[in-house]
Amino acid sequence: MAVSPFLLLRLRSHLTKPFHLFNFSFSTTTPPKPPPIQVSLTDSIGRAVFATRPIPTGDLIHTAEPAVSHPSPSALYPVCYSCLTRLPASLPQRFPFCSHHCHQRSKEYYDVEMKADWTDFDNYCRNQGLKYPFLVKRLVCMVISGVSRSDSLDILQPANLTPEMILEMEKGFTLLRNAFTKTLIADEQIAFLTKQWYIGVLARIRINAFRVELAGGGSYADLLSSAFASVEAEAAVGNAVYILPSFYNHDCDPNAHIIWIDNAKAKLKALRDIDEGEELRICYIDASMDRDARRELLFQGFGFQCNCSRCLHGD
Ligand SMILES: C[S@@+](CC[C@H](N)C(=O)[O-])C[C@H]1O[C@@H](n2cnc3c(N)ncnc32)[C@H](O)[C@@H]1O
Repeated sequence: MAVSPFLLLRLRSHLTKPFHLFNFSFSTTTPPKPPPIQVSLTDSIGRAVFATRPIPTGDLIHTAEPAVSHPSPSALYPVCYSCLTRLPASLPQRFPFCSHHCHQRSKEYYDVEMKADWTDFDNYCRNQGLKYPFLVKRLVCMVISGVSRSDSLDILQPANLTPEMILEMEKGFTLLRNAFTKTLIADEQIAFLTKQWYIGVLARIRINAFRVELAGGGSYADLLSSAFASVEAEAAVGNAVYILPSFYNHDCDPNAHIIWIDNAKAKLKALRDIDEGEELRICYIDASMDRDARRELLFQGFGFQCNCSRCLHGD
């Protein structure tokens, strides 16, 4: 049941600094404490996250930076291209970053994206109501610019795809590939961008993407204006894929949850006291729905029959 050292190594690079309970200043050489969890293989549902010590209610278990993120095409307000934080109204409209830091850390792949004409791809996605291909487009730009690897999402579980889903993905792939081939980007740089790669990435995004909704970014005025906003707009500021949070299984009565305060940096928090060795689970859907609706949504959206105790007990 122990997590493999290989997996741990890969996970470590996706973890951000652990949360410190007290604001004491330690020597800068203090090594960061590892989060109180481990990922292990289960007999029935693949990998899962387990507590390595008791975790009290409300504790921050760990944080995670996205492996890839993208603003929602129909967000209620403009957000940072890089971290999805709300853009201050005072910024020049054509500058899509919230800060110099965000500009610096994403300028390589932003420049790649700006080299191509996205009209056909973006229109296709918008008309079909597709949001995940935007994440693939972003990942392609990150790979071309060298800030990400083409196999960076391979560790995640892929969805089982129907022939109809594959057909739809092929159309998106053609438009994405065309957008790049019309630029001066060298063929070798986009050699990884095959139909098989595109479909494999989308199959992983389909199961593992999170809808990022900021808890701390809104105000009363935002709530009022969103109440009057077009029904097309959505509360989510974007979508993002994370590595470690993707190993959390689902429960209709979860003991952990994932939240976002001001940006796409995810915070995993304990919803109740968790025992050492207990599996940590989050809820993928709206848990207030009735059992049949929940099970239907989990099956259609994620392709599994939920084995949580609420479902098993008919609740
Ligand atoms: C986001 S992944 C979670 C991590 C996954 N177990 C892995 O090994 O990568 C979601 C997948 O985990 C499995 N899973 C998660 N929660 C489950 C549940 N409550 N019942 C059955 N399978 C579940 C399903 O195969 C689902 O498609």
